[in-house]
Amino acid sequence: MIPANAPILTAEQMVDAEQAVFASGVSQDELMERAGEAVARETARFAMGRPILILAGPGNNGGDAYVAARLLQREGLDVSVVATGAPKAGAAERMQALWHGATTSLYAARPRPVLVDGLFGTGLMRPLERGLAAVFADLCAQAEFTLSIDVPSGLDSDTGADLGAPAGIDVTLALGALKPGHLLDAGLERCGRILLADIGIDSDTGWRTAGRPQLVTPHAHSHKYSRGLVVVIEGAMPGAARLSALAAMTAGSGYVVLAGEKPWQGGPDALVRRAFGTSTDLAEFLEWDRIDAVVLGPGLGRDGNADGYLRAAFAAEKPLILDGDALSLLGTNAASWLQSRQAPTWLTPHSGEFDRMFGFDGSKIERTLAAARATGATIVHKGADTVMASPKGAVRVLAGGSSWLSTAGTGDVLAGVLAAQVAQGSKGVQAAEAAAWLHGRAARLAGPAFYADDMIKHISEAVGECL
Ligand SMILES: NC(=O)C1=CN([C@@H]2O[C@H](COP(=O)(O)OP(=O)(O)OC[C@H]3O[C@@H](n4cnc5c(N)ncnc54)[C@H](OP(=O)(O)O)[C@@H]3O)[C@@H](O)[C@H]2O)[C@@H](O)CC1
Ligand SMILES: Nc1ncnc2c1ncn2[C@@H]1O[C@H](COP(=O)(O)OP(=O)(O)O)[C@@H](O)[C@H]1O
Ligand SMILES: [K+]
Repeated sequence: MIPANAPILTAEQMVDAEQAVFASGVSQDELMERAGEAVARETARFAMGRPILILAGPGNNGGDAYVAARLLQREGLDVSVVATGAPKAGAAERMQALWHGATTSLYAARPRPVLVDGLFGTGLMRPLERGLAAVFADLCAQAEFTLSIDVPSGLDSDTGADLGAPAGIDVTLALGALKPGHLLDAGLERCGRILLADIGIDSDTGWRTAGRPQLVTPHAHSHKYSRGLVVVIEGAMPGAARLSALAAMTAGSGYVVLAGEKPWQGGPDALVRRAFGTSTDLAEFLEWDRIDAVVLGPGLGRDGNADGYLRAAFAAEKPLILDGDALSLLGTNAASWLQSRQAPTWLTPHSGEFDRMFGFDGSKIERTLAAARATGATIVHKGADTVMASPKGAVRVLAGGSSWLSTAGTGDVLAGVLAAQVAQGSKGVQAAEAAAWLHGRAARLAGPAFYADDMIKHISEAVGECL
């Protein structure tokens, strides 16, 4: 479980936030005391009287651990500390000096039912040393409950890369803000349930986890054209475009058109079909001023007329959602194609498509932001850790969703839900966040082992939860 609407800060941003707190008159010891209090509170809640083993590393994560040890012992709990080295000068050293209970070395440590991991937090710079990782993993495996302070030790807090973190951590108590590593890559499987402790730092950087959108019921004088008109362009594999079109309908669009050379005639009669002969015909149709959003790419194919359709969609200067094969056609030229566009664009690549289009380094958040800046588009970088970024630097992350989404066609559904949000007037990363949330919720409502068509009927139920 991951908190919704929670701020996300990198290690560097945490240091800046910490400096701002110090500048406001709060001491280093006071901030560490607040962090340790939060750790003690949550640990006591889960320990329910069981003996506790606290691992204290050499940095400030270890300092938090010493504070928690002192406070838990004061509450009458049976606490033992494992010190993995001398704490660094400053608050961590002072907190160690205030701990007067049992302390052992790592290799002499005996497992206890409750384990608190205060080895390393945002300061982890390299993989855990092999012996340390083995003992930590063993203590964790033998504990009945493990809580990690701030970040599981052995997880890169900026990227989620696995630097030796054990499996089996039950709760991670994030201090002040979530870290990218909680949400990305290996972090998704290492943190257990994530809780967020408020320690009084200002954490507003414009990066946060996705939350439930606030949607609106059509107003009294709404009509089909005022509720968003979506055009989905059909290509070589028409099923994909159908999924997008049906998803746009159940996500609240007033009017959805499936446009193709021979548009599919089955399915709901409310879906409007529009036949066109050539890409010039398509370009003319897309000039229609009632169109609010165009989806191109699901099942488009890359041969034949696909390139002409892409050019027609660009020429129309309507809000455009590009997915699947349209992204492959853009390839490494996405930035030059997109920079001249006036109307807004959303690109929805999965990681394979993203890597083929862009060559950026860094965490998934940094790479997605770089792609948004390079193209001027809002990027929805899909996956179990879906990262959405705008050119202006806003970031939303939707992680920990239903892994049953890993089935063909669910991306086409997302493109349709996104088009419905865009057509109804939602902008940039806000539209992406709403679409990703509705999509994730519909998947949950569809339960296990669904296929993409199944989740479409649950989208309107998800919409209903946002009114
Ligand atoms: N900022 C805030 O707002 C607040 C921060 N707080 C807390 O501080 C934490 C960050 O503390 P931190 O910066 O001291 O880093 P931390 O993770 O304890 O470890 C660094 C130490 O480990 C060492 N080291 C690194 N990698 C290693 C390895 N693989 N194997 C072995 N050693 C390794 C490294 O030394 P080095 O060997 O690199 O010289 C250094 O001594 C943060 O997560 C939160 O818990 C709260 O108290 C309050 C608010
Ligand atoms: N393991 C997973 N956990 C959560 N969501 C996932 C997982 N795998 C895929 N998804 C989501 O499912 C959708 C898959 O999209 P995509 O890869 O484009 O598939 P397709 O092209 O078949 O439609 C995306 O929204 C993605 O975020
Ligand atoms: K930790």
